[in-house]
Amino acid sequence: MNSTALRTLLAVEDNAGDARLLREMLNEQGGHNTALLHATTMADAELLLQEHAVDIVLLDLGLPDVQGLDAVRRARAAAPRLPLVVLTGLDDEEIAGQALQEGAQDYIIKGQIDLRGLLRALRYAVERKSMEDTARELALQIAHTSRHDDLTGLPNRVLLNDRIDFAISLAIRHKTKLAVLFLDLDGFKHVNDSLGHSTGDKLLKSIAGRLLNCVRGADTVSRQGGDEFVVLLSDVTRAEDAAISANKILQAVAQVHSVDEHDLHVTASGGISIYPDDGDNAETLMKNADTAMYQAKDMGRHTYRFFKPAMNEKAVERLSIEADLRRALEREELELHYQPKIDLTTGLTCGAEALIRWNHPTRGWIPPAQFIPIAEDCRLILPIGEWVLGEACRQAQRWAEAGLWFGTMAVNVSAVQFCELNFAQRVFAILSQAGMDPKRLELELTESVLMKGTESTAPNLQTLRSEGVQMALDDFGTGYSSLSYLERFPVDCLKIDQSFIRQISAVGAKSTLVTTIINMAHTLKLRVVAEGVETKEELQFIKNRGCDEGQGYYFSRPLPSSVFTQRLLLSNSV
Ligand SMILES: Nc1nc2c(ncn2[C@@H]2O[C@H](COP(=O)(O)O[C@H]3[C@@H](O)[C@H](n4cnc5c(=O)[nH]c(N)nc54)O[C@@H]3COP(=O)(O)O)[C@@H](O)[C@H]2O)c(=O)[nH]1
Repeated sequence: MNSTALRTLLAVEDNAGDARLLREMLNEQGGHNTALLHATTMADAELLLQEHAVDIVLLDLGLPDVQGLDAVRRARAAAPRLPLVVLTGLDDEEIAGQALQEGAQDYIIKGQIDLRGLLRALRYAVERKSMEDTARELALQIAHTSRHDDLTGLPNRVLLNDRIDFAISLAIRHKTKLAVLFLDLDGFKHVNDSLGHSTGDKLLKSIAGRLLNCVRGADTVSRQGGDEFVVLLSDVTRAEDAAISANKILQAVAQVHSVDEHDLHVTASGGISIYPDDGDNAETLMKNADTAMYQAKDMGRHTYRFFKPAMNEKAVERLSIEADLRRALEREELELHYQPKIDLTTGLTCGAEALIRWNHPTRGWIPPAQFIPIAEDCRLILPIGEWVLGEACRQAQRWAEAGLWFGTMAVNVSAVQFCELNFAQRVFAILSQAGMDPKRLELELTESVLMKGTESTAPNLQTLRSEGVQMALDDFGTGYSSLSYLERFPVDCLKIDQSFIRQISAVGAKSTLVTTIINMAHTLKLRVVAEGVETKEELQFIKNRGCDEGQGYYFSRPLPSSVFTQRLLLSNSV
């Protein structure tokens, strides 16, 4: 036995003879000095345990003030961290076994014990207690790890679910509400990509700290993983309380974070669901808060939205469109229509813009504005965009081979496609398969493509232009309209967004803007196309300002290929 581990033994024994025997045995120990404290009742023992540092307790189960297993329970309550050995009579062995279940480490049968047996029992009890403590500590650690986030130490998804369930049971009892606030950081990926994961991790920890500072002790801040956090606001009386907390939280997150000598700015978007209005269990409340969060993202980020049932319908609709879109290509439900571009000097067709159309088997024609954003989100835009490019090039080549002049074939390219590393190579492969001259192809990019500005943006642009593919900046005026993009990413053509052309008149802000854009583009030697020309007045206006080309319902709506071919046959025969 390790003497340092056993300096003081407390014997709780009311029988004076047994106590004496014990003292004598311990005195026989020789070199090992174990002090013996002696109590004759449990009450005395409890006092001694408070006043002295005791290493092990030896407990008789038949005390004047407590007997049997109750004695074990009281001793364990008074000294939960100490090893406990029970002293029992021969006929009480069954009780002694039960005492082990109650937390005693060993038992000794009175009258059958000698010094060696006593020392062995004490040593065994100390070792067993230490092993039990280690195992309990380990179990606690495992339980903690499985319910907490490694990085921030916040409760994770598992613990949050339990807390929501518990908060629901309290809300039922107290007839109150609770709110689940789902938070997703805006632009966190950019921090990770540009400054590295270690800085990203520190930012997440800083955000966790901010969130904790914004809530009350009864609330729970949890991390779901990645850049997602969920705050459980328990005991909410009105939905407005949740709105106040959400505002406070969004403002706190948006304050600058000083991380690794960087001043980092990040915002969050949030979705709120309320018990019992938006769900009666953790899963539904989380799902609905998540749906509302996506709505907040759509609304422009750094804001929050309360869940509304209509959002669910929208989410279900979105999922259904996504599932159908996956099959649309192979079922040949997609087709291209072509809208002519008109040279405003000659009045002749100088180009065609390919615009995708989806003829859904049950929903009918679905407009691209409805399914392209979904295709972009789930990256289905990659195979779809490739199909569009291939189909447009094959059509252009058919017209060219038929001797029909159509000018250039314009194809819309989404940011997801253009940011692919091998995009330019894919375009060349498609052109070559179709046998089409690259100079006949124009790719329409929006400013968002240039703004995203990944490593591959400039090389893709340069490679394509170097082979003669023309590049047009679509929807000009709706985004940042920054000239610096045009310097960094040179293009051949600007397309003025249709919102500027609509109901334009000689006076007014629109007129000044459009005139400025046309002049600026000409200074930069760019062609200018006015989109969405619907009336003679609009046409007259842009012609007077020297705009090069026009496109819009005034000239023609987008047409199926066969109708467009008829149009080309007519114009080519003139
Ligand atoms: N990545 C891809 N995006 C595509 C593709 N095909 C279309 N789109 C994009 O979807 C948006 C909506 O397109 P669509 O419904 O086809 O509308 C186009 C025209 O029909 C419409 N238009 C043209 N003239 C007029 C007009 O006089 N009035 C009026 N109200 N609408 C008009 O404008 C759309 C043309 O848009 P743009 O591309 O900006 O020239 C749209 O953003 C498409 O880009 C695809 O294959 N891939």
